[in-house]
Amino acid sequence: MIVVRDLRVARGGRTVLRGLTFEVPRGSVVGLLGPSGCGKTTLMRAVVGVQIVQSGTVTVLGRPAGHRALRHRIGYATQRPAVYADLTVRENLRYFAAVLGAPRGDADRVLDEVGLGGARDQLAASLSGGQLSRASLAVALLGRPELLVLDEPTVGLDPVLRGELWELFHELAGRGTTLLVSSHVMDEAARCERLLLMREGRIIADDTPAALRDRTGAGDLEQAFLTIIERGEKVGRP
Ligand SMILES: Nc1ncnc2c1ncn2[C@@H]1O[C@H](COP(=O)(O)OP(=O)(O)OP(=O)(O)O)[C@@H](O)[C@H]1O
Repeated sequence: MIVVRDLRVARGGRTVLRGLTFEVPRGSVVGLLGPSGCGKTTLMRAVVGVQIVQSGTVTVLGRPAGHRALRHRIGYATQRPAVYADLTVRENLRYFAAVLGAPRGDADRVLDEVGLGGARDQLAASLSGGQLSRASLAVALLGRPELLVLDEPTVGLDPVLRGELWELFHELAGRGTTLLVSSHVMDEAARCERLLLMREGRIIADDTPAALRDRTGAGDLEQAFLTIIERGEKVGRP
């Protein structure tokens, strides 16, 4: 689904991504984890094709990232709410469905999927932070994209809602959707099939949660990541 080779990106004169190489298989939930500022959002922007890159290649579904043929095949939810404050939740979704060429009925489907059905007639301006991020997620789900790139979709949500959203992610993956999901919450890492651990613009681990725990002998993923950082090694696929 995604093939990245030696990707380098500079932002504001600083090198932010320092030669990343990895692949994301189709139909999987891949977690992108790392401390604030390590480059997760920049990498997601490169995958979606809205980031100017210095060198390297990003290929999505066999085409260069940003290719217009990919536009309807990728859903992207940024950390910032992507809805209009003066429209209701449903009006927003209907508007974006029309822009994307998605069926009109898709608006209600995606609102139910993210658990916002009860707030559909509320103005977006009156939503809580967690509801707003779910509204953005709903926009990303319109048109049933093959790849979902979700930047910290569960920030500000209580554990029950977070659990429900992760169930939805796995349900989507079960139907063949590929998900690249960033987080800096370690308990979410365990819910991913594969993990990409980033630090300072590099991928320092690329493996399954179980393999990362085995390799480091750590009881949990948080400890596994700390061990990898201490060893200063790169584990997983090259
Ligand atoms: N528009 C910009 N101009 C200059 N530098 C930027 C810009 N956007 C991000 N950066 C820098 O690029 C680096 C990586 O930022 P990025 O947003 O990709 O990190 P992140 O891992 O997603 O962080 P967070 O988890 O806090 O969202 C940071 O050092 C940040 O300060």
